[in-house]
Amino acid sequence: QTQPAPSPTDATDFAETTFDFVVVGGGTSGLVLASRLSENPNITVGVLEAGDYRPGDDLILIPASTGPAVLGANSQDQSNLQGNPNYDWKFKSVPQTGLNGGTILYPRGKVVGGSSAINTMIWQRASSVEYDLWESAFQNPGWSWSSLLPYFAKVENWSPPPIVLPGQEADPSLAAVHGKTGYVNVSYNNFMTDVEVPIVKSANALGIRTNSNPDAGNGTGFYYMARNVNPVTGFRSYASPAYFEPFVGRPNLKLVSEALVTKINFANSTVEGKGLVATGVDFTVGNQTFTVKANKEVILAAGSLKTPQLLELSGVGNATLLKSLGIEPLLDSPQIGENLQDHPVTYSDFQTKDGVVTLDQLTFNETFVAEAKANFSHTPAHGALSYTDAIIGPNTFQAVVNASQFNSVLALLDKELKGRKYPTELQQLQFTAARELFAEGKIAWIEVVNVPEGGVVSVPTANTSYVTTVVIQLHPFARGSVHINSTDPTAAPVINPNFLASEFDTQVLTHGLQFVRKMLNNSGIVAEYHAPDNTVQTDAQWESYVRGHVGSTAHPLGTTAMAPQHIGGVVDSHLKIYGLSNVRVVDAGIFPFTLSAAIMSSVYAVAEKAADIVKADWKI
Ligand SMILES: Cc1cc2nc3c(=O)[nH]c(=O)nc-3n(C[C@H](O)[C@H](O)[C@H](O)COP(=O)(O)OP(=O)(O)OC[C@H]3O[C@@H](n4cnc5c(N)ncnc54)[C@H](O)[C@@H]3O)c2cc1C
Repeated sequence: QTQPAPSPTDATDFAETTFDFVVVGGGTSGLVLASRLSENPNITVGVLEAGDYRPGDDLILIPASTGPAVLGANSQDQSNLQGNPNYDWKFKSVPQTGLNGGTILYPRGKVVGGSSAINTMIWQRASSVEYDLWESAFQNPGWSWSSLLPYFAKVENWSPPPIVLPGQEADPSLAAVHGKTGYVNVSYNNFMTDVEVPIVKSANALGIRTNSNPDAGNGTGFYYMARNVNPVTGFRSYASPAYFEPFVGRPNLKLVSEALVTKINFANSTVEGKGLVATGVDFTVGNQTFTVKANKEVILAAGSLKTPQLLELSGVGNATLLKSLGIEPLLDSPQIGENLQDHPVTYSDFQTKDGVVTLDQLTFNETFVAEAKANFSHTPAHGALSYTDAIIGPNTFQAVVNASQFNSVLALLDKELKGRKYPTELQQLQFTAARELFAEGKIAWIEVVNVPEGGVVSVPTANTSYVTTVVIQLHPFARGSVHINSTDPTAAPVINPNFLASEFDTQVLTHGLQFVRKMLNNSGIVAEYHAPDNTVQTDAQWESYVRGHVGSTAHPLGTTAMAPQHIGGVVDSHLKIYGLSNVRVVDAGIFPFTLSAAIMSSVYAVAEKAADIVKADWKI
């Protein structure tokens, strides 16, 4: 591991500058805004990031170091990235009623690059109809699939897949929807273990197609997963090397790392009707407190769990909550921190037959390790150390259950919806749209991800190989919240995703896991069911297993949703917070509705579009 470089900018110098734009959070979305706005040399941009600046850090860069925190392991093992307090905020949910009181781990990147520095590198788009809902159902002019597509491409420097999966055709339309000149390297694994091909063949035999182009608007089926990895070096390509490191020399762009923003400062505008104007922010570095001024705007990119916290600490949020904590409400905006949506995940693992080679070999086979190291230092890098999850199967629910199972789960959903009271019209519109998408099988609802190693769900036996299979519920009907319960800016926010509060969500995950056993059983690679073991057979046993084995895929969003204010939105279609004239949110919090995909590439695309909106609004 290389030594971290010092902070790029000294905090005292930073605080003495008045910037045009102050960006809170140097993560995935924040660095996109910072680099794009500072393209204009006459515009000054200051970024404040709570985490460390770690260019050239092997733990971030080498894909195999990522580790399993997202799947529920609460690792203190500092040889892994996820769960490591030097890189991860390590939040936890409150106890979840649907999980028998269990809590969920919430890893979040705390480093320059944010969550893009610690995530699992799945580079995925949802189906076009979902982005179209942002414009049609949720009434945000200019936000549709076709308006976002150029921004998905703008982010990418894409290379085509070097291997072909069973059922995959060389599809020229795949290249047509990807970008070649963007800052994030997007590539595909050039190495497979022994499990991927048998699993895809088994899925195909069960009637699930291989999708040769999941990125053009229909993301269903099994497919060869893109990932944000440089195909030459084998290193993670994330927001810092993509959107910050190439531009550190710009005199109009400054970033302070290890700087926690504690408050947005406001003044009342002298212009009638303009309301509150943000003048800048307070931040701390170590024990020292600083104030920095913003001429034009404060741009919030602290992530969907931290942006609501900062707003509430600054007096913007639900006035009743703020008063109860002794914070003077400057703006009553009760939907801030509400509408939290996330993808719950459950998981099982299987011991493989003798001779099936998986990444477990990295833990017990010295020859395999030596070969993996040699392959990784090769140009182009390849092999086990550059591996990220290579195949993924986002499927409609209809594809994984029979007709009678489908009808009974749909009936359960209708019963739940009948008794449901909606806190906002936005939520009612979401649920109406989701019910239709589910019933008509228009989008993926259950995603299967195969991880070719054990040790995630259960304790592995020495010198043994496993496949861990993860099942993700892509459009849960649970809605949660994130709020403060303390005025201390260093305290963690109170996170409640309400996982499995809905019986429908529970049934979807349970059927998904049952399908996975069938699929693995048919693959010819499994020696024995490990977790759950063979004693889990009845529906009741499966449901009980699921309630004890749920985590978060770490895709929280929606907590500052983009929608008209009268239906429950927090920001408008220019991403400005209603009631504040110059504060925008650009992080995953603005997504009004969850997506049937991992969300990072959408976060980047939204941030690229946001940068163009800001530039157009200021004519810069
Ligand atoms: C463990 C994990 C695995 C994931 N796997 C995938 C995946 O495989 N594929 C995928 O598509 N998505 C994945 N995601 C989700 C994806 O990475 C995030 O949704 C996305 O990166 C969020 O971007 P953001 O800009 O909203 O927030 P972030 O990238 O998290 O940026 C927020 C930044 O703000 C900083 N910050 C917060 N509060 C303050 C403050 N008060 N002052 C200063 N700085 C502050 C944080 O330290 C952080 O750097 C994963 C996420 C995690 C955590």
